[in-house]
This record gives sequence, structure tokens and C-alpha cells, in this order.
Amino acid sequence: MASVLELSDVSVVRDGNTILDSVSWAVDSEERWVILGPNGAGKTTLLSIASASIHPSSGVARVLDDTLGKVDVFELRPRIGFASTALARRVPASERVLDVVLTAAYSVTGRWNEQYDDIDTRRARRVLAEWKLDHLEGRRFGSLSDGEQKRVQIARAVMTDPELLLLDEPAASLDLGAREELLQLLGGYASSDQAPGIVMVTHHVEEIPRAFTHALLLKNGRVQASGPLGEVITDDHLSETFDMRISVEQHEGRFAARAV
Ligand SMILES: Nc1ncnc2c1ncn2[C@@H]1O[C@H](COP(=O)(O)OP(=O)(O)OP(=O)(O)O)[C@@H](O)[C@H]1O
Repeated sequence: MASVLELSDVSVVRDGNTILDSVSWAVDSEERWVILGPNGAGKTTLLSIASASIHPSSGVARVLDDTLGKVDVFELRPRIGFASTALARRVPASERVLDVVLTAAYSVTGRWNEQYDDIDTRRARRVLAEWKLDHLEGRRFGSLSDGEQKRVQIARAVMTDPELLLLDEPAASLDLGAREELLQLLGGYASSDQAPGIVMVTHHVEEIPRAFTHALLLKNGRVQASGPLGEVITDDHLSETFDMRISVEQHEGRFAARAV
């Protein structure tokens, strides 16, 4: 067990607004976390700290045992896998799927003149197969369905064997079939001993994959609850976080919630 993320009293202030307010939170390499909270709660901002994209305004953030502000983030970032729609927008639509994944080895989007080793190409093909994308390696990224694009983003994020994997709403905009397919793959990946510590932001408890272990609820930049899934994803905590009476059910490791 190793700590991959440790936040002590972290706040982020922008234009006089406190976006994250005294957040203290620790993630271990064997834990798989989900972050839930209403629109504007600060989830993406928290992920930006975890990905070493921004620094806290106050407090201490340690990512993979390095303290933000005291480490060269250009050395730290390649150790973190990050999949988000914002990053996917930087991938040229004409890029071939194999290259979208392969270019992660150089932390670039868009293949140029880099020389890739056979070992990188073999690994990219193996990762594509693991995420059920091998039949698409020659296709252009822009021609893929939303579900396929999401899986390519995750394949790219795991290509470099990261020590911390961050996923920003990986199931957003997917239809039921594509969501369930993605959740099955994510659950399988999350349950493997080789998987790194994982943090996933989502809007829906229905999108929590099996094998996820912990949850953090955010509201107005503050932690409402955090800890093991079963203790955090409860009627009371969700009702408080979303300011409405919510009932949640758990069935075979999956959750479903509705207003009551
Ligand atoms: N650079 C900035 N300057 C000012 N306000 C910002 C900045 N970045 C984010 N915010 C505000 O901080 C709040 C939290 O934003 P954030 O994107 O982290 O929330 P979120 O929980 O991910 O929201 P959503 O669920 O809608 O994606 C929002 O009110 C947003 O408008």
C-alpha cells in the first residue's frame, strides 16, 4: 500500500471565490475512488489538483509523494494517467486510433515525427485489445462513436502504466449499452492487482463501476462525506449533498438513486 494522493487543508480561490474549501483527503494505491457532487461543487477543480495541473491557493497537496509547488510538474505529470473530454478535444480528429494511444508514450497529442519503439507499439496494441478496441486501431479518432472515443481516452491514459489514474466523467453522454460496456471494462480493470490508485468523477451513482471502493461527496467546495462506498453512498449523505430527499439502492455492487 502506498499513498498516491494526500491533501491537507487544500483550498483553491479564483477571482475571490473559494472553489475548494479546506479539503483534506488521502488516496491509497489499492483504493478506487469516485467523486460525486452537484454541478459547480468543485469536482473538476479537485481533479486538476490531483493531476498536478493547478496548485492549491493554500494547504498542502502531495501527489505520488511529491509536494505540489516543490516538484517539477513536467516530471510528475507523465506518472499520472488522465482521461477527460477536455483532453480528448486536443486529439486531432484525423488521428488514427493506434496513434492516439501510442502518442501517450511521448505525452503529446497528434503524431508528428517521433520514432516509436516496437515495444511501445506492442504495448499500445495490447492496451487497445484490453479495452476492446483492437478492431478499430486504423480508424480515425473523429469517426468513432462517443462510447468508442471514451474507451480510447482511457486506453491512452493507461498506456504509460500510470501510478495514479484520473477519470473525469468517463460515462457522460453514453447510451445505456455503451455505458454498461464501459462500466464492465472499468470494473474489470479496477479489480486487477496491477491497477493503480483510481479517482473517477461522475454525476450519477449508477455510473460507479463494481470494484470501486471509496467515495467522496463534494458540495460548495467542501467535503460532505468521504470513506468506504457503503458508508458514504447513503440516503442521508446524498440527500444532504444534493439538497433533496434521495433514496439509494445497492444491488450486486451497483447503485441506483432517485428522489423520494
Ligand atoms: N478559473 C476560474 N475562475 C473563477 N471561477 C472558476 C474557475 N474555475 C472554476 N470556477 C468555478 O468554480 C466552481 C467549481 O467548478 P468545477 O468545474 O470544479 O465544478 P464541478 O463540480 O466539476 O462542476 P460540473 O459538475 O458542472 O462539471 C464553479 O462554480 C466554476 O464556475
